[in-house]
Amino acid sequence: MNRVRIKFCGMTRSEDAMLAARLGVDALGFVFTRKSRRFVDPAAATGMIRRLPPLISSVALFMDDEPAWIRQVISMVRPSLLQFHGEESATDCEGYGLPFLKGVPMASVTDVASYAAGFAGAAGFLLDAHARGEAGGQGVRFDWTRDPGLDRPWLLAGGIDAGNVGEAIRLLRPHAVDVSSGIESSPGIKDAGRMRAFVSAVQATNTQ
Ligand SMILES: O=C(O)c1ccccc1N[C@@H]1O[C@H](COP(=O)(O)O)[C@@H](O)[C@H]1O
Repeated sequence: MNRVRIKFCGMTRSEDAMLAARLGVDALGFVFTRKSRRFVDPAAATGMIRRLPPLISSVALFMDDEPAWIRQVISMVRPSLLQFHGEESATDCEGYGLPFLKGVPMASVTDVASYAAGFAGAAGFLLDAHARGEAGGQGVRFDWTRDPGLDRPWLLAGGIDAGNVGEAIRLLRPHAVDVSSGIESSPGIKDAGRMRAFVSAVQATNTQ
């Protein structure tokens, strides 16, 4: 069975990013929408990313942001992937020439496969619990008995932590898990013990 990948999102401190790298996390998310409590300045994110060892993906998260801002962040940060978490169209998402993930607001989307079909160019999808127009990163989960019915890579997000990620993986078998609140002491401030526990819990499912 494939190893479930891990993305830590909402990184704002270099020491957290470096610990994530040592723990073997696959991707780090940096939130560049000012709607978020985890907004990080692009110059600070660039510094964090430059210190990372090779082969860790950096993901730049936006939510209905101005194209000029997105282009400015891309030229400074040079992320591996973009993540769009708002009402962006497929054309919007494809306009930057980078692979992208599209967030799926599970509280508003009943047919996930149809939603995904509208984004043929997406590298993958990020299923999060919130409704359309709401920010993610709220620590809220959706109904994990819902089968998304996707035949493309997708990440499970929303309300996962070390205590429940094992159950989530067994039920849904996502390509990756994406966590923010569940490894924090406060928004944007990651907790070393919670990061370690989360990675251990995911790794335990990879041997089952
Ligand atoms: O994290 C945020 O502040 C955020 C803001 C706007 C859109 C998306 C956001 N976060 C994404 O939501 C998931 C789930 O977060 P949580 O674990 O429930 O707190 C997070 O990983 C981001 O991809």
